[in-house]
Amino acid sequence: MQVLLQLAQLSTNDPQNALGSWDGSRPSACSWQGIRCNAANRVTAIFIVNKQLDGVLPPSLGLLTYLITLDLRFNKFSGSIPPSLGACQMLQTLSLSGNLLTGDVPSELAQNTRMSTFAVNLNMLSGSFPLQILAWRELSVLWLDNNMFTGSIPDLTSMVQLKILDLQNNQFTGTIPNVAGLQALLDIDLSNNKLSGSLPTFLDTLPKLRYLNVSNNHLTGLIPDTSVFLRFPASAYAGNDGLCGAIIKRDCADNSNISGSNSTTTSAPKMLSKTAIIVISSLGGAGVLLGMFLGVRCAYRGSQDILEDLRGGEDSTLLSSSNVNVGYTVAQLTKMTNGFAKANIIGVGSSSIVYRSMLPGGAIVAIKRLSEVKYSSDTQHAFVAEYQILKRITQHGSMVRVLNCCATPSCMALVLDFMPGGTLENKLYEQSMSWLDRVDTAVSVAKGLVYLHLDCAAHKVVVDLKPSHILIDADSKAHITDLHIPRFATKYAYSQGTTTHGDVYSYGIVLLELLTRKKPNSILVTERMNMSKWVRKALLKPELTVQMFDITLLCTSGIDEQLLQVLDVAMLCTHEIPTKRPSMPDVLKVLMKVKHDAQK
Ligand SMILES: Nc1ncnc2c1ncn2[C@@H]1O[C@H](COP(=O)(O)OP(=O)(O)OP(=O)(O)O)[C@@H](O)[C@H]1O
Repeated sequence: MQVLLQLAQLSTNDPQNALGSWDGSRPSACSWQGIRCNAANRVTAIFIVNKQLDGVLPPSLGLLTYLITLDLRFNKFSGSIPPSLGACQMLQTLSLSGNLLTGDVPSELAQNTRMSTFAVNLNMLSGSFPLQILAWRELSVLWLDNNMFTGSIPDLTSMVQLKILDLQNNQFTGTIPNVAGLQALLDIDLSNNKLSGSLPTFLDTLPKLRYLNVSNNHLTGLIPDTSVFLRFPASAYAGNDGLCGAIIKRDCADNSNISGSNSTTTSAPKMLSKTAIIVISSLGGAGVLLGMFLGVRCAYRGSQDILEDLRGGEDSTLLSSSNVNVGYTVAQLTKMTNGFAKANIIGVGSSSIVYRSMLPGGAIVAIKRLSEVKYSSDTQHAFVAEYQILKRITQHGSMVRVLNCCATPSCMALVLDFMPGGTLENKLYEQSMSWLDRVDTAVSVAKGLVYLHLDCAAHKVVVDLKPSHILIDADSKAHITDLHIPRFATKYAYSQGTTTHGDVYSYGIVLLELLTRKKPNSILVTERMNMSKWVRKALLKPELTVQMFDITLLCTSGIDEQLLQVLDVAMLCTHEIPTKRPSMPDVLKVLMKVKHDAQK
């Protein structure tokens, strides 16, 4: 009990009164919130998750020698991991994710040989790869990601139970670690490090491997054209300038002068000419529009500016975990929304109500409150975990930023950037949008998807892309909203996963909406076919082609070539066979060229 009281005393901050029941006058600590004991009243588990507690972790924790689970995720604990935890030899789960911990992983932890889940991700830990981990033969989950670890990663073949290996967003150097023959291994994420060398062939020896991400390293050489490598999308290998091969559409012969996207500059003209030919030939008989579409040129610049902008020049780096800051209380939100007053409602979704609100400092935000139900603590934890990630990844300039949250038993809400321009749906169908405005929107959304597909691939973010999920800021810039992380999906989130091919399809439909100003649903009702089929059919008949485009675009002079180029991209994006759809970096490159021309 003294140990636990010490932990409570070291925290200067307990805004949620999480330790309210930690009362020294009770005979035993076993009835305290977040404490579990065995039959002999020995503490076996401590759960204090997402309570904003701060302070350091006391060395006396090592006295809890019956401890099996120590779960202190998403607080603000600082200082180092106490070496004394090595004395907790029953420990199986040590979860300190999302705190402000610094220093290295103490060597004393080598004694925790029963460890099965070691999650210290989203901290500021440093030093070399903790070799003591190699002594943990039971280890199944290793989350060291989003820290500042340096040096090489050792041979991990002794960790025969390992299922999840997440080392992304560190500073690891050397080669890809040896994981040959690890029968249980499911996920490997080594992205955003400084690893060099080639892709090892031993990945073939991992029968259960379902996720691999080695993007954004310094890897070189051929990506073998074998089934194990083909199983993963090009984004799994992106950001390694020295890699080549069919999977990433980069010829190894060109490797001496690779700039990251060279292959796509050559594929873009080819990609475009196909639809352009269909359109031109379909228009050929129309007479009316023939002149308008003549002079189509499918020449593309391989502009360096475009290439550099591809990775989302705006804020594409993730924020450091030190920005972790969970949340508002219900009382604060109630005050900020004037008691969730009807007058402040700006929108109602299927499972949420969105309020306009003012922060104490005067900034206007949107508060998205999830529908009222009885939340379980599991739902709450999943919600907070999802929030923590969304907060970081929505810092990109093409996203509606998730700023904060409220996660209490009676209220779950996200605090978002307020978008005064409303939805793209509203702007496109109920107001007017110039061609440049539409192209600008398409570029912004494409940048967001490139960022999600390349830089955030590890999170497998679900984007339900449609005009009502694209919001417009005060400067008319478009931002994607309503992202979800399936791993943490609450009952409010989309439960099914998504694929990059699926996102590309949805993006293609958004392009078609921008070109036609027709809603996919109304086409479904009136034409009894989906939007892309309808457009394909229309392209075969000149009179239908005329009706297909938004009339205001047809009346805008000098944009015929640009219309064709965007139509061409939209057709490719909505290809029936998912693998035939282009990648978002390819798409963005074409759209940026169109934007460049539209601005002239
Ligand atoms: N950040 C924001 N700024 C301004 N308005 C917003 C913001 N977020 C949402 N809205 C408005 O609130 C409405 C409801 O948003 P919400 O995300 O709850 O549902 P939805 O995405 O429209 O529907 P569903 O969740 O059923 O797909 C939106 O259509 C939009 O008009």
